Amino acid sequence: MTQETEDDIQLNINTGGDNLFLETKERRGPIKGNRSQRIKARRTVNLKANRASEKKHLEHDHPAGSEQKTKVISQEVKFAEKQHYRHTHQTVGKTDIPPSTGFISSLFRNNPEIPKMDRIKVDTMMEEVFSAEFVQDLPLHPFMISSLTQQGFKQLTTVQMMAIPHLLLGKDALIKSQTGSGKTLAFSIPIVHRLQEITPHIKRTDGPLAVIIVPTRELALQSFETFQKLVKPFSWIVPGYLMGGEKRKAEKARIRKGINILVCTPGRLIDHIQHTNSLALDKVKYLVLDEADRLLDLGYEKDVSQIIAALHKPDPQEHHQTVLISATLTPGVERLAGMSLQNPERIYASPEENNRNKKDDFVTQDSAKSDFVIPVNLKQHFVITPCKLRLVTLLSFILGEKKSKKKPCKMVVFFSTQDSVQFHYKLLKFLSSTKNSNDKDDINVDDFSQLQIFQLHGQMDQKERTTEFQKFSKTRSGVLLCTDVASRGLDLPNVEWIVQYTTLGSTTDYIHRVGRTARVGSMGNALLFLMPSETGYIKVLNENKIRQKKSLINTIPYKTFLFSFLAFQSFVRAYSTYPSSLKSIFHVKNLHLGHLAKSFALRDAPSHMSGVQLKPSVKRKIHQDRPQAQSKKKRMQEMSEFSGGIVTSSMKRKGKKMKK
Ligand SMILES: Nc1ncnc2c1ncn2[C@@H]1O[C@H](COP(=O)(O)OP(=O)(O)OP(=O)(O)O)[C@@H](O)[C@H]1O
Repeated sequence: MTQETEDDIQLNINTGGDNLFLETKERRGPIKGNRSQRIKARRTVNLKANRASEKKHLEHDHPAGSEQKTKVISQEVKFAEKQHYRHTHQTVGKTDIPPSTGFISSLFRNNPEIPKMDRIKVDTMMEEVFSAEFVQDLPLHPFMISSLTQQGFKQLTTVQMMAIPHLLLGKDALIKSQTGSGKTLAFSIPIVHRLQEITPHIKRTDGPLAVIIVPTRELALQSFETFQKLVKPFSWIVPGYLMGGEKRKAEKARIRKGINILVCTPGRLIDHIQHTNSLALDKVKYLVLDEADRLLDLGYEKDVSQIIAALHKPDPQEHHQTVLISATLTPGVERLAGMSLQNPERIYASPEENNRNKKDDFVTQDSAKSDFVIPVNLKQHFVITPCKLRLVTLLSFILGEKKSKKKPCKMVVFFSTQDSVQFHYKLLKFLSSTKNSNDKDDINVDDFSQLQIFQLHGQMDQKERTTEFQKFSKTRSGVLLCTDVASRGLDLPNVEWIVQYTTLGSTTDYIHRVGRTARVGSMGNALLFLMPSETGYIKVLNENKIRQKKSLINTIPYKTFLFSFLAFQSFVRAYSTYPSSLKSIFHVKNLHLGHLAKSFALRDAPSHMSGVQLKPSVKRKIHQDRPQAQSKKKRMQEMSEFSGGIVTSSMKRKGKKMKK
């Protein structure tokens, strides 16, 4: 990102008069009358010009039209040409341009205005990530403490400090805390500790004693890995996973051998409950519903209810401990809590929420609205891009981040569909594998080389998904393009930027997506792409206590933009100076000014290039940014591109004359 501002947004370069130029009468053109008459006249002119152009195309396609018809059309074409000539002549000013036969595409003429946005004052809710307590203060087995310390977990996060003591007592709990606050360890440490306490030691053949339900396959793998690390000092405890996409037969064999801590996705567990005889759930002591909000969003409510029913024991003495975890509380999560928890302890890591919700004890749609907690170290931005500039803006953002960072940078870009991910993946992969230039100063596809690109979406088979996920987790630098499969619960280390190329709309989704960065107290950034028609979404986020900064992504740096304006202007002038013998080939009338503008990274053709003055501030800026005037001697040395750099006596004489 090149710049950040609260007041301005500029994408590509808008050469509109409002930004750069002083208003002049000349600009208005010769159409006379009051304002409404002038507007009407202009509309008629445009309409006729467009009709004429369309008819001309028709005529081209159907040359067998009547003579009469051809005459009418040719008159209209002439009229359109005349108008176009007038327009071009006025706009390019001093350049003598004959009538154009071109048609100016609305793609380049129409740039939607960025509407003014109503912003609401936002008091964001804060949650301290780390508590003042340490792992060694917990009443855990010494081997577990030393294992945790060795893995780098010394200080407890707030949610761990609050939840672990309750869970060690065997109470049901509803745990809510911000994304990336260490909720997985908050429920897995007590489970492993209590399982290792059982004497005599539990055996594989005891089957599942703990069941962890997670919404996605990647999350199942991630939680399984966490348990694997935790049970290292207690080799007799066996964790395992069951998830969609894996071979059922192999899973059945693993179940038969024995799994004590079973991490699974709901659909696959239901499948095994119904079809695998060796799966006995009667000894289950712990049930965890992780990412409860996501389980519901993905439509697993029925599956989860079936699992709860399958685990239900009629004797209340035998009730297993149930823990429900979520980063957001919704009425749906409350419903699930009501269904599965008995006298739960409500553990909310944010003090403000702790006070409020403990009094209310039930989350309604309205109270859920204000429950969103954003990590303190997350910087949120949004950018408004006209639809046609979305791709170029995305690419220049990725490139800008890659170039501006000396250190490696990891980024996740969210798309709304699998097809979108695949298209952008193929495109970036192509750019990153293409090498065609040795010129270090050029901005070209070389800048994409060495950019590692990854993708993650539901159309990939499980093996590919796992490999890609693990590769991105381990890499130090790269861009992951994905759908929402990666939005919840995934712990992707050191991600610096989360880009939402399309938003899903719900604030919960927004929170989970941006929560893939700024984890456990680290720094992170999020960028939301919006089109001008979507700016109302900012207000929706503001109402949910989410505040972002407007951002500026220039597809080229600001300094270059001033030069691009001048370059456009002189290009048109130069183009009009071809000798008359070549005019049939090189003629200004053949230039599509809108397209030409794009080739200089301008949003529009600077339509008021002559006869107007640049605003003094812009003039000053251009002057400052131009290369410093060279000494005449040096200029003369460099005047000819064939110069050998030797100053001849004639040059010296010329220099002296010039001085005089
Ligand atoms: N006490 C701790 N000290 C340092 N790092 C920790 C601590 N506890 C957990 N972590 C690390 O923090 C990261 C995030 O943890 P985790 O995935 O459990 O967060 P979460 O709250 O479940 O996030 P989400 O809501 O996105 O699922 C993990 O890499 C984990 O290893």
